[in-house]
Amino acid sequence: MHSTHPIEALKYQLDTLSDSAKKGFMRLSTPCQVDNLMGWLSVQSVYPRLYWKARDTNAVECAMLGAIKAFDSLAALQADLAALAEAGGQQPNYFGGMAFDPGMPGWEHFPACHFLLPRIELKRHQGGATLSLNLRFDDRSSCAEIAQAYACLDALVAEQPLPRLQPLVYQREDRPSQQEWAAWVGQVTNPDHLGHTPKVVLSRETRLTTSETPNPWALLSRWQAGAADCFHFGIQLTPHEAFIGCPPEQLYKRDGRRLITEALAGTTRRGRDAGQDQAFAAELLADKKNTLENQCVYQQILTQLEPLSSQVQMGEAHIIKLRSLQHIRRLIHAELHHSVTDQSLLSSLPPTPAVGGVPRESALAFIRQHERHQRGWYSGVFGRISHASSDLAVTIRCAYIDSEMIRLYAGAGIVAGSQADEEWRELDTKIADIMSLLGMG
Ligand SMILES: C=C(O[C@H]1C=CC=C(C(=O)O)[C@@H]1O)C(=O)O
Ligand SMILES: [Mg+2]
Repeated sequence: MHSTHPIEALKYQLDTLSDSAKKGFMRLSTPCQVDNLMGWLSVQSVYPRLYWKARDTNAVECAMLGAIKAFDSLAALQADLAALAEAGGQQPNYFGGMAFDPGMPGWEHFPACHFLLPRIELKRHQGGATLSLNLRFDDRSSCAEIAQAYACLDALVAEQPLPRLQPLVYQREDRPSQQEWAAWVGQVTNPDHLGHTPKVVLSRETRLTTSETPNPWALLSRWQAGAADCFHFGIQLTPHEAFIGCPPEQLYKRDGRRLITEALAGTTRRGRDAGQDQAFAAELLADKKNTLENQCVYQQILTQLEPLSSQVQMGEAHIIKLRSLQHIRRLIHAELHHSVTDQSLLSSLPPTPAVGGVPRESALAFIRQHERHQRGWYSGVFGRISHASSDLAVTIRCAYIDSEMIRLYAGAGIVAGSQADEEWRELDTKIADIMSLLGMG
């Protein structure tokens, strides 16, 4: 990015703000040029650093820096959003996420719920790129706010090319081991257990210990290039930790009162050629175990949406094809009741049975009792929330990277008919994309 021009333009707008404009939330924007948003993000010294691109074709790509305000509860976030909406004027986007299980200890610097209103937003859309400076005047002195905004603009540096990814030399350790996994699958598929808990999504943490972990933005940039029909996200709350991923699963997308969600569960590999690929897809759609995995998800989503919405409609089961995998998906549309907020949706929908199980509480009890790795934000939520619309992904197909280790996560829905070794192979296929990137120069 040519940093001087747009930054000077924003400073000028800041200098010439009238006192009467200094209220509520305000976004100052200027066009700019940028080559690679992650190359820009990766060289900044301001934290937190966030990246978000929704799954839709032509989705706006967003890189965010700094936080004007942060929220560690959905209630606090919703209160802020409602207060600004009530006041009228420009409305902000909040970005952030949630852990899989707020009732369990998570990753050290990742609160159970954390959304923020960023100080800087760099967006790339079809027409070009825009650099924005966000300001907030209602709950602080305007002098202090302007001084902080200036300091943040002064700290911005010009984009640089991302470092090359080097082939990684690492030691791999899976938690649980394949043997423990087989024992858990045996317990979940025991008819007595299935009688009260038809589905549990069990997960594995794959730890890759290495002398130097890769630049997370260089990794995400390569990963997203092969993950077209996925969400792309990254978050660094502190300098030495990053959580990145390319999830294919939408928690929900809300446009006003209109809601779209989906049941994504049931998995097979891609074929060697088009014929085999189609054969695998047809087998998947006809397969009893995989159909049951998907059915558990949509039934629970439909039940949860019932008190929140009207005109709930579900589409046909179809296949989505990713780089290494195919999944069964059903889209669900609903019209939300007027009282329903993002807080209500986020208190009700996650964790969906694509990552938790059915019934939720007994599946969670099994997971809490058996899984010894911390899921943290894996199989949680990440995305964007605003008054007008929201877009959130379920954080699967992700990596948590610190200075010593890359942790990869994968889960598989265990239902009647699940075989331990097949489900173990499904875990490996789910991390195949990122493993191939780590093995490449
Ligand atoms: C829990 C994960 O995937 C879920 C989403 C799609 C298919 C799934 C399955 O077939 O088991 C899982 O429910 C994961 O990738 O970590
Ligand atoms: Mg499965």
